[in-house]
Amino acid sequence: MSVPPEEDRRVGLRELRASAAEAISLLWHAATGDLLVFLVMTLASAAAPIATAWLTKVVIDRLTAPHGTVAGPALGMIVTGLVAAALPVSVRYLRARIGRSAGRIATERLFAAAENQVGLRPFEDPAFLDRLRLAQEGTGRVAELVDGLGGAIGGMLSLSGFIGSLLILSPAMTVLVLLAALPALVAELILSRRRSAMEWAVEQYYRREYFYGQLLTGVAAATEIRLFGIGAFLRARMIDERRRADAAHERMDRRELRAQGGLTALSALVAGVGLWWAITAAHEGRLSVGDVSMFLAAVIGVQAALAALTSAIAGGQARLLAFTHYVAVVRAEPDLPRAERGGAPRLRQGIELRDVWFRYGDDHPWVLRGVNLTIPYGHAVALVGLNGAGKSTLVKLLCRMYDPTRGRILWDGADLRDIPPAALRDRISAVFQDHMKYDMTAGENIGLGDLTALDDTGRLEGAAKRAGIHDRLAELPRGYDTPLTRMYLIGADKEDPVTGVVLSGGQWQRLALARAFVRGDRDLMILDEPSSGLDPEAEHEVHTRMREYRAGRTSLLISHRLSAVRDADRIVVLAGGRIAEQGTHDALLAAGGDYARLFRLQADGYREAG
Ligand SMILES: Nc1ncnc2c1ncn2[C@@H]1O[C@H](COP(=O)(O)OP(=O)(O)OP(=O)(O)O)[C@@H](O)[C@H]1O
Repeated sequence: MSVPPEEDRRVGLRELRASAAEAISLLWHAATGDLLVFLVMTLASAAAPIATAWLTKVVIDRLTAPHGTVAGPALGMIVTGLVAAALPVSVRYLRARIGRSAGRIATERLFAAAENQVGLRPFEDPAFLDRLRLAQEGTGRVAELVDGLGGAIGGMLSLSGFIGSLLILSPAMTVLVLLAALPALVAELILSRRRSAMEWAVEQYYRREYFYGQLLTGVAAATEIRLFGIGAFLRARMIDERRRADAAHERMDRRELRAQGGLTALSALVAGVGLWWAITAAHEGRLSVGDVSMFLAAVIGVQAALAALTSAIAGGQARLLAFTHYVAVVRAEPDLPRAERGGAPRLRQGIELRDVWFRYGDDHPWVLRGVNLTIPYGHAVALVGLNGAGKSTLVKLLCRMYDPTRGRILWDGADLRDIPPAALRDRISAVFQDHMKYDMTAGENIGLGDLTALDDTGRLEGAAKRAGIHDRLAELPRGYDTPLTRMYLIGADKEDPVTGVVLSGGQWQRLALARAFVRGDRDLMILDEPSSGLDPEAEHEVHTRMREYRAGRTSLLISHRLSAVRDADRIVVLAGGRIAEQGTHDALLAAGGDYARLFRLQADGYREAG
């Protein structure tokens, strides 16, 4: 399993500091004014109980003295009480507001950081995906960081106030109370670290549970699940993942229960000793009745403040530990080196793969083994080969989803690594084998190919016509504004819902083609199995259109249907990660190699069928 054991995931102090710095900067940036008001209010909330304790002492002392006036301190108690009652509501409101603003900004930064990854590798790395999900969860819990900050500051203030008060009455008792609180602090800090490590360790279970949950509730797998009767099987697996996560949580909860039970008993014992001392001292006349009240308030106050501070520190640490996932994603270096300057010049000579070797990981087999290939400017090159030969992989290298493990890919002589990825991709149009079906409107599904066309009906329709899907889209209930999904209501409020439409596989494929066409005049057109889902008539029509489109343009076409590639300027046969043969259709047939064998096999199949 690729997930390292818990010990390897202990977070260092440096990471914790980075997390704190990022959290503070995020909160400050998101809501400076609110944060300042929140801090002032938190301080006032912390000061209120101390003021109340002192005012109570003064009132009691004056009541027990022969000529004391109590109006002033009594009024003070009323005002303090009012403030203490009103503040928590306002603090809660502000906390939620700050949490929302900071959460929004954090989400934006997180997704921008994920997008900042140049290639696909991070999205195939379970550890990165675990982090990403924990980080995403963290953005919804930014408000808790505010709690940590407020709790720590308020806790410090009320603690120092009560300690000061207690010191005046009994220095020995002060030391005792503080000593009794120390184990609690240490224990909480250790526990919070362990909890954080546990959460990281169980994340893989949650992600798999989520996967099964999506399968069981999504439409994509619904037919197979019903037909094969595998619902109960998948549900059992899902619950199994949850059970493992629950077991880890249960172990952690028990640990906490044991530690916290012991520590609570210790503080109760210390409070009891203090109470005994105070009552005895008052009985012997060494303390006034007001002093006893103050003493009791101070012991309880110190213990409560210490408990609050301990949990604020431990909780803050836990939240910062959780926030390290966010920080790790936001500060992650791109997976591939990214050139920042320069652009991709318009293609004039061609693209060249020079001794390209590639494997998906050190422990994976080689997919490409020393490929030398030129796609000359203005030529149509076709790539054929058996399943798993590496055709789509080569396409991904051309789009720089990965870098070659060895060797270079040159764009008019410039290494792809030296061209900013966005500039390179801007020069390419493509239909991918596993093209996307966006749960958006028909127009948007095409316009995503080039955002400048999103509101340009003429361009959208032109691309759709070229892909042979315009008529179907035009007859939809809302034409190009019809949602191609039944999962959401799009572009309409709930009083006037637009029913989404489900397209057939071949229609989706045409839409993917339209998306590639709307990109217009790009330098390289990649067509990876663009017609695999089309009926024979449609396939013929699409290939004729693409042939027209390709004429004079640089293109790379992948297809298992060899009749579709026969008129390419050059056909390249990939086998065992190497180029087995290349040439024109006629030359390859004459050579009598793999291509000729496969072509005859397909042609015979059609003849037999006929
Ligand atoms: N993301 C990946 N991680 C690991 N291995 C991969 C990955 N993608 C593809 N492979 C492996 O690389 C090899 C080549 O796959 P690729 O998709 O490039 O083949 P292809 O020629 O396009 O096949 P097909 O004709 O079936 O589409 C296969 O053995 C496949 O298992």
